[in-house]
Amino acid sequence: MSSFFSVINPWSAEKMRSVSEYFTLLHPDVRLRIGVATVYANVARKHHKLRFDGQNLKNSKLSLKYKNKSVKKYTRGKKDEALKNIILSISTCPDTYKLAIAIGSRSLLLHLIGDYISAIVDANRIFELYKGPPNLIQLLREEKRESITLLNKQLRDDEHYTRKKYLNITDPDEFNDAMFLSRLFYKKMEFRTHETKFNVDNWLKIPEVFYKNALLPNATSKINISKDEIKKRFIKAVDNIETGEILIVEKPLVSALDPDRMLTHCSFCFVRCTSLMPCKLCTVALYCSQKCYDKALKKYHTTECRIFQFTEKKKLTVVGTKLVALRLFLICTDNGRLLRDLMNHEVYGNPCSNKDFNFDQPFHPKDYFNIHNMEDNYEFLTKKLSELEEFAGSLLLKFWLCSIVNCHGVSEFVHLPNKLVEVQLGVAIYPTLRFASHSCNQNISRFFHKNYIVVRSCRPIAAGEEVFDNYGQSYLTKTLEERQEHLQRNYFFECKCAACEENWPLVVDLPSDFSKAECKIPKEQINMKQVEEWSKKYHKISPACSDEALYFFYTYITFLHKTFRQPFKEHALVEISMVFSEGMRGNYYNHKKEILLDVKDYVLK
Ligand SMILES: C[S@@+](CC[C@H](N)C(=O)[O-])C[C@H]1O[C@@H](n2cnc3c(N)ncnc32)[C@H](O)[C@@H]1O
Repeated sequence: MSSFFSVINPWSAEKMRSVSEYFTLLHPDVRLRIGVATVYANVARKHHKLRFDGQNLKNSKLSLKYKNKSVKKYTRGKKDEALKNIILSISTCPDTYKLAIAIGSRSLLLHLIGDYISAIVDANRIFELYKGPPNLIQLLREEKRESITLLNKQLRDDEHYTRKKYLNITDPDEFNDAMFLSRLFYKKMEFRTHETKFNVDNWLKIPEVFYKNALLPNATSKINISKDEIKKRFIKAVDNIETGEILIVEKPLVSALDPDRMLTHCSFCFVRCTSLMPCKLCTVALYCSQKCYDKALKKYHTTECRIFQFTEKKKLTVVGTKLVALRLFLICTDNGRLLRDLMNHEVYGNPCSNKDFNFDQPFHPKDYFNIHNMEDNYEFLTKKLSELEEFAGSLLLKFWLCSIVNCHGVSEFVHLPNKLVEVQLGVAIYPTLRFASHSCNQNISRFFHKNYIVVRSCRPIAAGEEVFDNYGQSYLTKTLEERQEHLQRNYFFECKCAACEENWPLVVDLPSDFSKAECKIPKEQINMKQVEEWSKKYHKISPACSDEALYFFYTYITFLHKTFRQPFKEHALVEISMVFSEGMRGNYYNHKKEILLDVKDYVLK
């Protein structure tokens, strides 16, 4: 521990009389991170000598217990519990033969509960990946045939499934896509009462940036990265941006699924999936397909597995931003292999060295530069380090600080029988969006496709204006004091947006009378009749998420912003409807209640 403390010494110098005194004052979270860093330092030291037989985190007895529990739950009619337990049995199973039986059992269970695509995915896995007993294989062949017949019928019955492409698919990975699609459109969408036209393709495709940026590959050419003394780097509009324009579309540099989503979503791409496959070595990660498993292994999971073995024994949970930090570390060091090279690097050998981007050159989202230069808000890791584990510890610590400052929450929309909820799935760092500063009255909206992010303008942004994200502190729902306190504590800045400087009221208290609204143009130029008509139309159609409704929201918001000053209730309400509508179009998941694992949690919220 003592060698590790030398890493934090420069930071604590003014604040503490002795390291131990300071340590007792640390927030438990901070202590944990120091623990994780120390653990990693140990792992780094032993990395090449570490013996790992691949079975340590699996447990035969536990797996069998979950399997029996699954059967019991199913016979009592508790399908969701049955499914949860069979997935737990699969993730803890050490033996490939028994694993084949567990996956085969899940296939039969999925068939019984009507999730045919997932049932076929599992059956295919038994035929191709895991070799189970011949009688199980025979049973699965019959079940697969029946699943295909029933699935085709199900798809034919559904008005959205006229496309042959998703019928009679045999490849497991292709099936995973189809599975996602079929779930999206499984039932009719009752809440879409105002829809006139529905275009499946628009809903499924990840939108693209229209005006390609030659320097920022994931962004529109209408923005760039600028710099100033206070905020350092930030995003600026260099051209006029209309409401609803796509500004950024990108996949995460790195992401971490919440532990309570592990049994329902892919650890790598965050897709919701009932036929998850286990990692061969650990019980912590499950994947929707071999492709995602391979990508995770290549990026970080090869070494992460060994670290989980270590941290589990020490009862340390590495989740959220800490897991993001660990994964950044593993990505940058190629699963730890390049650690020594990195340590000896002229610039990056010091985690706090500050070589910045040249924004006149194309920006490469995957470049190590992009990771190393993330804002961390601490400048205490300036000491030149001499030992590999100290270096590993400080690098890990640096990335953890970066993760806190740069992570975005990732979510999906879930349609429950009578309501729609947004569910948090995990956290991720997005290489371009992470440059955006905060405003309590942000001018962009974010939504997700799996863990891809799509960023749009939510009002007109003029050339020269800054593009503002929101770090979870909107003036609509939080008071000035709450916002300032949160931003200061977590991001170390004082927000100077108009909502803060003028102390705007919360959404419930916003003024709503058009005749008293402050105008941006001479009053006599405003067609108040038109305003009334649009306002009426808005209140009649919202909530809605058809192309027409969204287009109307965009038009109306543009009009409101060009005509009336904020703060005003109509701006806020229409913006909320627009964001909801975009989110719904972007990532819609409709549950069949009986196969939803954690439906009760959502209903209670
Ligand atoms: C996600 S980073 C944004 C990009 C960062 N400015 C950079 O240079 O990489 C978040 C950090 O940016 C700074 N920041 C963000 N919004 C700000 C604001 N409105 N005023 C001052 N600083 C801000 C704070 O230091 C914050 O911790």
